[in-house]
Amino acid sequence: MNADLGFSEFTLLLLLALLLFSPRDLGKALAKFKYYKGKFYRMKFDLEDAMLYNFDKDAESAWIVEAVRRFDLYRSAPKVAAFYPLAGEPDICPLLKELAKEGRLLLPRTLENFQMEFVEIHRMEDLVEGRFHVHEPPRYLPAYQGEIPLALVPGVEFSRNGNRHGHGKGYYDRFLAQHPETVKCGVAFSVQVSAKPLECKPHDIPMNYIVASKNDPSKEIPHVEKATV
Ligand SMILES: Nc1nc2c(c(=O)[nH]1)N(C=O)[C@@H](CNc1ccc(C(=O)N[C@@H](CCC(=O)O)C(=O)O)cc1)CN2
Ligand SMILES: Nc1ncnc2c1ncn2[C@@H]1O[C@H](COP(=O)(O)OP(=O)(O)OP(=O)(O)O)[C@@H](O)[C@H]1O
Repeated sequence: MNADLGFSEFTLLLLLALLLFSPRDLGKALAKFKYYKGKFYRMKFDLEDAMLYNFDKDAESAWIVEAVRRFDLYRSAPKVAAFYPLAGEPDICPLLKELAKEGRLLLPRTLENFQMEFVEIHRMEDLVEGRFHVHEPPRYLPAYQGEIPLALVPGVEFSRNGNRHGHGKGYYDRFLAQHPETVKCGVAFSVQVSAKPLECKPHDIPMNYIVASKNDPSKEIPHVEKATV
């Protein structure tokens, strides 16, 4: 059966509704509909919120830190480009501290025109608050010019096959496009990683690895996973 409503059917229904109900009743029904629609959307957002935020961030962060520590490339890389975590990102500070101590830590500094550069950091206390409340290297330290064998990459959303969406400014896409030699490892909470590929644009740089637990972090051995693209 074709259930589509054409213009004539819609007019007929409207006339019928006007005959059966007074405009006041119709107004009330419409207000009720809007009320329940609003309620439905609030419920949907609450549910999404619960799904997004109701997990043990500390346990997942600890799992991620352990997974990265076991990653061969992390262990052998003379320099690792990492990130100082924002509120919604896994807390990888234990990694930053050990990398700094070993003289292997690179952290990003944002520039004009959505460009970004990395800087060698030996003391976490040197960091200053930059754009978007990110702790970043101070302007007086020089930009790192050498090779970057491994980058731990933050993001808003990833997929298991390696797609990444960030905060929509293109800092990482621009930077990584200039560093094809760098192995890229997306770092995220499991709720940020989808099994389905994300919709991507030609400039989006895919990740080679993803580190995020798939199931219960307390029951899964920490590991970094190769992206499937
Ligand atoms: N930890 C961390 N460091 C990073 C990044 C990152 O994503 N995470 N960046 C990666 O690029 C660069 C900084 N870029 C950023 C760009 C925008 C926002 C941000 O919060 N922007 C909006 C919110 C946008 C949104 O809805 O997602 C804001 O201004 O409120 C944060 C960082 C370099 N350092
Ligand atoms: N290599 C590039 N060269 C020039 N412009 C680029 C490049 N990569 C991305 N852009 C531009 O940057 C803007 C934001 O890109 P996109 O939405 O993919 O950012 P993102 O990856 O979500 O953010 P971020 O990397 O900052 O976390 C887009 O307008 C895009 O055209």
